[in-house]
Amino acid sequence: MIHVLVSDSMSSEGLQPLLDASHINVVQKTVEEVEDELHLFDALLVRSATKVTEDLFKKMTNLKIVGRAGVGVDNIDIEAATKHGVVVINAPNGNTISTAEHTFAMMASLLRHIPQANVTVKSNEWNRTAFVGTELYGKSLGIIGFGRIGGEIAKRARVFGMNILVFDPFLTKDRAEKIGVSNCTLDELLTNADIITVHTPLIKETRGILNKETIAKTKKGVYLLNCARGGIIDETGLIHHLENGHVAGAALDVFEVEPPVNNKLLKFDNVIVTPHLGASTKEAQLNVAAQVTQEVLNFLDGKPVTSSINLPTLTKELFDKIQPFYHLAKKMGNIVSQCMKVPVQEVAIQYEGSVAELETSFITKALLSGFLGARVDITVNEVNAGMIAKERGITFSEKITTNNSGYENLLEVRVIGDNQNFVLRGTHVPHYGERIVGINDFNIDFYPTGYLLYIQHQDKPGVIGRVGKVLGDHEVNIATMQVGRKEKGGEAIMMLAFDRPLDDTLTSQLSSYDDIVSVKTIDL
Ligand SMILES: NC(=O)c1ccc[n+]([C@@H]2O[C@H](COP(=O)([O-])OP(=O)(O)OC[C@H]3O[C@@H](n4cnc5c(N)ncnc54)[C@H](O)[C@@H]3O)[C@@H](O)[C@H]2O)c1
Ligand SMILES: O=C(O)[C@H](O)COP(=O)(O)O
Repeated sequence: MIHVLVSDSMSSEGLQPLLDASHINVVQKTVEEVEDELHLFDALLVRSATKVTEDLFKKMTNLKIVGRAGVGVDNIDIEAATKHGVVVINAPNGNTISTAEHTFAMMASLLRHIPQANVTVKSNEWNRTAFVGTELYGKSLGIIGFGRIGGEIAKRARVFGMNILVFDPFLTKDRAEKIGVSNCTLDELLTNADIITVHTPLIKETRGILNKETIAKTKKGVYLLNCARGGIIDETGLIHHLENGHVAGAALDVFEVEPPVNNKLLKFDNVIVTPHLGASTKEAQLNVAAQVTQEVLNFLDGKPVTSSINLPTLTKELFDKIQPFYHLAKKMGNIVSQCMKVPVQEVAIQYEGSVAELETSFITKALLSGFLGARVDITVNEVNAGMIAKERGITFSEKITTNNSGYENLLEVRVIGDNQNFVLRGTHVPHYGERIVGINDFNIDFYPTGYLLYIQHQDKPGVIGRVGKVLGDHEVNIATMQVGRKEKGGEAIMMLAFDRPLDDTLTSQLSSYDDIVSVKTIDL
């Protein structure tokens, strides 16, 4: 049984496929309510309320995936997720329209004083002069962060007859042209906009992008909006400029601390607020819950996820193409690790032929995870392999080569360790499967599966016979056997496969023969 924890409120209709799956047990409770059972859950679904911290990852020892039903993942410690090998996905598109519409509603409300007027009429006041507003028409709207939401706001602003100023250092010329905007500098936006709205993620570079100093550069009487994340507009800076009258008003859906406690901003009549409602529409909630549900189901079924924050994203088509190499790479990493039981400094992977055209970074991570998984006692997968390698001082690299060794596709891994290097080559033959076709300088051809014995020996008469006799004396049946050598009478190798593991006495006996250089067991 797979256990899924849904710790924030989510659309039940969106969650339905998870609720319907007979092999999945869905628990809809907060983290605190299931404190004693956290170790059971395979998947966690959240919105912005649950704080997914390193401490939570430590407690959720079985966790494989976190699904964020929404865009912002600033409530999830992505580094900790990666370290713990947990995939993080989000639902990036599902609430774009809702948030753009909410921002627009806030902007119109702010400039027409609708919330304030609403309160007075309901208190039996009829004060038409106190709420003279400002038109949106003809005003310059500065949009900081021109992604999905920023783009939707621009489309709506144009229909309202507004001029649009955009600041987004990552905005491509193509996208700007398509939407009919041009990028300006932050200073140009600050000095020319009548209304400024922020739509960036909350990251180091955007925290406090509007602060005491930058707000001072804006036009006197500017209106500011934040329907993205608390902290993008520095609250202390905003309060300063509300107090001195430089800012005419602000509309805030998000706060540095949510819910805002003793927050001075709530005391200003010209500040209108909502409780983080940008994504709170029936449509958006259905969209985001359905998106993460499908992604989590795909992931749990071993299919690709398309919106991962800490894994390369793959389409189903690409995933199907990669899969054979993914499995081969994992086995190759594992074989090398078992053959090289010394500290390792470097793992270099080279791709040749058709495999080089695929998403090789994913295959590289699979190889690394196979390699590290055989030598560390924590879960290693494609998510955390790179990080664990770095932590252990192992550098890794990948290279695409135009060499043509005759194979349709070829993966080569070269591992450099203390006084020892190891090279392994593998290929995938359609309809035939994975083959290991080279070890160090030797050509060989074997199927990497089961219990293997790798022997380096002198190419002399009787060595193979002696190995066969020792195995026969121990009643061990040889399933397959391949040999390889470089030159007559020189060094040679054997790879034998068995149906059961070999015991140590047998390998020690084989190692004791003069003509045998080394004996290594490999369990796959
Ligand atoms: N209030 C809500 O309920 C609500 C709902 C949805 C999204 N959001 C928030 O809105 C924000 C934007 O969402 P989105 O879907 O448009 O994301 P997005 O990723 O499509 O867009 C973000 C944009 O910010 C830009 N950006 C990044 N760093 C920047 C910088 N230093 N200066 C200027 N621009 C920068 C990026 O290039 C990108 O274009 C997110 O923080 C999200 O969490 C809030
Ligand atoms: O980043 C988001 O998607 C929004 O802030 C929505 O957050 P919520 O899911 O908590 O409403």
